[in-house]
Amino acid sequence: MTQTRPKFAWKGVIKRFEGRAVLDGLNLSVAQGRSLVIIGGSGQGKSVAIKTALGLLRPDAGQIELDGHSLVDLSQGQRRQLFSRVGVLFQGAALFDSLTVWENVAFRLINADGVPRKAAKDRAIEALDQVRLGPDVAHRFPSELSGGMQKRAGLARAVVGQPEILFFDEPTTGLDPITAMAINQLISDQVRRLGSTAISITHDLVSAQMIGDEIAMLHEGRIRWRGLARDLGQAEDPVVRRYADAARLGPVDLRSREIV
Ligand SMILES: Nc1ncnc2c1ncn2[C@@H]1O[C@H](COP(=O)(O)OP(=O)(O)OP(=O)(O)O)[C@@H](O)[C@H]1O
Repeated sequence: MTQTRPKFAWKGVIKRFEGRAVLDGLNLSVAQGRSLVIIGGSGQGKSVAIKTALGLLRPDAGQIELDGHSLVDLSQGQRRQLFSRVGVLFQGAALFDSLTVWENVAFRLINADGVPRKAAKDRAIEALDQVRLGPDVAHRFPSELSGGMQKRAGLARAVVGQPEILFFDEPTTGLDPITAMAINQLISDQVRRLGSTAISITHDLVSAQMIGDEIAMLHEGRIRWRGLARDLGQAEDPVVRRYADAARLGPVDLRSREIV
């Protein structure tokens, strides 16, 4: 059987804080064009995993690979070059307050890719249109937008460079369920349109199943379960079951809940 090289992989990644291994030999990969969502309870290491992927934290051991090339030990310049192929939607959208929405979306095009301002503005307005934000929004400042609109603008910024790989950090946190659903749909549409590989972290199982082809559950620093998004409901692993049951809507009998 031929094995294709993953687009992105964590290989035996260990990350310790104060002697405690938050990532304890993380092995996880995603194939080109697939959307992988990492779920897991609070404090299980999802943010640490994504930060190691983005080079914001250095693993104590193990490798992180993009197209088979190690990302650990890259120089700043090499990392910057490689990351021109990557788009990120940060949890709080992370827009610059002092720039207008279009300037935020076009920031990397102008400042890193050398695209002339007028062309970058046209591309930003096109990307905003992709996430259903009209040209009137382009000239506003982030503080003039709702949380959902800021997320859309953040998504436009993530996709404007047509990245090969997209990271989504808790994309629906802080949004009401209807806005969250709209963001999930936009993410799903954009990932499909670009044919990008996507890696997301979330607590939200509805979001995970909407945006993921595959789901991996991180527990105690390792992958506890991995499977197709549609199979999550049938997973037999007790930790996955407990997590999925707790997320289910409806009356909850707290007496039967083990505190984890
Ligand atoms: N810079 C740091 N210094 C010390 N400990 C850290 C640091 N970053 C994360 N940790 C610890 O690592 C553990 C995992 O944190 P992480 O933020 O990755 O969890 P998470 O799964 O994303 O949780 P949540 O869903 O609540 O955001 C936590 O115990 C956290 O306190």
